[in-house]
Amino acid sequence: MNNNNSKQAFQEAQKAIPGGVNSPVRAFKSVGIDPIFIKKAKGTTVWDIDDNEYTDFVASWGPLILGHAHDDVVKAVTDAASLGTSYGAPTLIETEMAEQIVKMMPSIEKVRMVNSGTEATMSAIRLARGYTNRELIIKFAGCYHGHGDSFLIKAGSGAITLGLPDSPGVTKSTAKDTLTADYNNLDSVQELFDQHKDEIAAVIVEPVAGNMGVVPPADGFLEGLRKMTKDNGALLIFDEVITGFRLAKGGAQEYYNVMPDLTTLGKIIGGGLPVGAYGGSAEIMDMLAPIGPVYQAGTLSGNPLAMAAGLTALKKLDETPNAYEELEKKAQFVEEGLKLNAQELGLNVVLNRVGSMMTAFFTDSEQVASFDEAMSSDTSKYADYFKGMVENGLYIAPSQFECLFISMAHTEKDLEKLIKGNRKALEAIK
Ligand SMILES: Cc1ncc(COP(=O)(O)O)c(C=O)c1O
Ligand SMILES: N[C@H](C=O)CCC(=O)O
Repeated sequence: MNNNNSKQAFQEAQKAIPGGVNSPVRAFKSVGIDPIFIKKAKGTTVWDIDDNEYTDFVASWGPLILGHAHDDVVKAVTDAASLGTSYGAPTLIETEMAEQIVKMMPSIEKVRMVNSGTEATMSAIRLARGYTNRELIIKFAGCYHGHGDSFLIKAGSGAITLGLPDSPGVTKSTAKDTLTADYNNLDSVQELFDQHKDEIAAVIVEPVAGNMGVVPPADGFLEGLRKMTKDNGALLIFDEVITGFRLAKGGAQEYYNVMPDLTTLGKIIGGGLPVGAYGGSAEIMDMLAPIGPVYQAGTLSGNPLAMAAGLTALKKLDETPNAYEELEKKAQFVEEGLKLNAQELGLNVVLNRVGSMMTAFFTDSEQVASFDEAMSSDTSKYADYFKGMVENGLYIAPSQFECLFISMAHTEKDLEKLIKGNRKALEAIK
């Protein structure tokens, strides 16, 4: 495989961009090769600048549930762009977007649009603090909620991939307001509530952890968090930046039938453009300025191009019959294929899947139900596996601690290619 153009582009990029990338996970650092520079994408195929072709299972880290450059999304964005790219004033499409989200997400009565998942989570905890008049939050080790200061404490995703779960630059006084508990361990949460009575504003959780690799919530975990937060006067925040509109029309809250007080959204909601959102009951959301005292703003929030792309994507998901059943079938087919490959080759792989998000952990552990079990994975084995996948024309996350995403655009042929390529990549590292 010729990667000369990508290699050269990376050298050039590093002169002007820190590490050559605008988000650390893109640097392929933990898999020991230079990143692939992408030229274009359509459907489930991406092409790099050396003209290598890959079937994509990264989906821009989740947003592209309809596949790349979906015709309807492209048309909506180009039509919107021809009318102007930003006005800094209200538009009709923002209300339409808000109404669509309210229709699909069971616990949301009102929603505020922002520009990224990071902004959504930062704003949600400010609102939770303003609403409860308390300062502390609880997050879970290995969960990632974007790069806001309060969340770079035992953070997942690129932060664990690069061994930087607690970032310099986060002040001690900010860090002390974030308490960490263990995912799938309700006792660890109860202990914090006991130690900090009437001080905890909110518990924020990825309802399905995706940023330590996929770790599903144990039976009763989300229900337990719901009860515990209620009993202690704290808010429950579901960070559905990945799971929103991916697991069901109504996200993880619908999938597990547990209703949070606040929900943060991103990725799919932007149809591939930069968007985030947070929402909840009217009572809580109306604490926001201009009608309430909690301030949050954004020059480009509700941007017409992003609204056009996102609304098109959401409507497609809402209106496609059996969209989620189809995703489930495809993902189940992949799960079975990947499990069988590992089993037949005698390799220790734990495959975790919820709906169309999954992770194959290279670990001797019998299960991966906790952050510690996820961290027991052999990341150098994953790196070798990743290289094999790329050589077989398969683009997957360059980290053990991320998700593989199935989209509505994936065909049977794509999925068979994934299973066959996985077999070859596993054979090579056996
Ligand atoms: C669960 C979760 N929350 C928040 C974020 C932050 O979103 P963004 O990268 O759009 O800032 C991400 C991904 O990055 C995420 O996976
Ligand atoms: N795991 C992150 C989001 O879900 C990856 C995206 C990024 O940080 O660039």
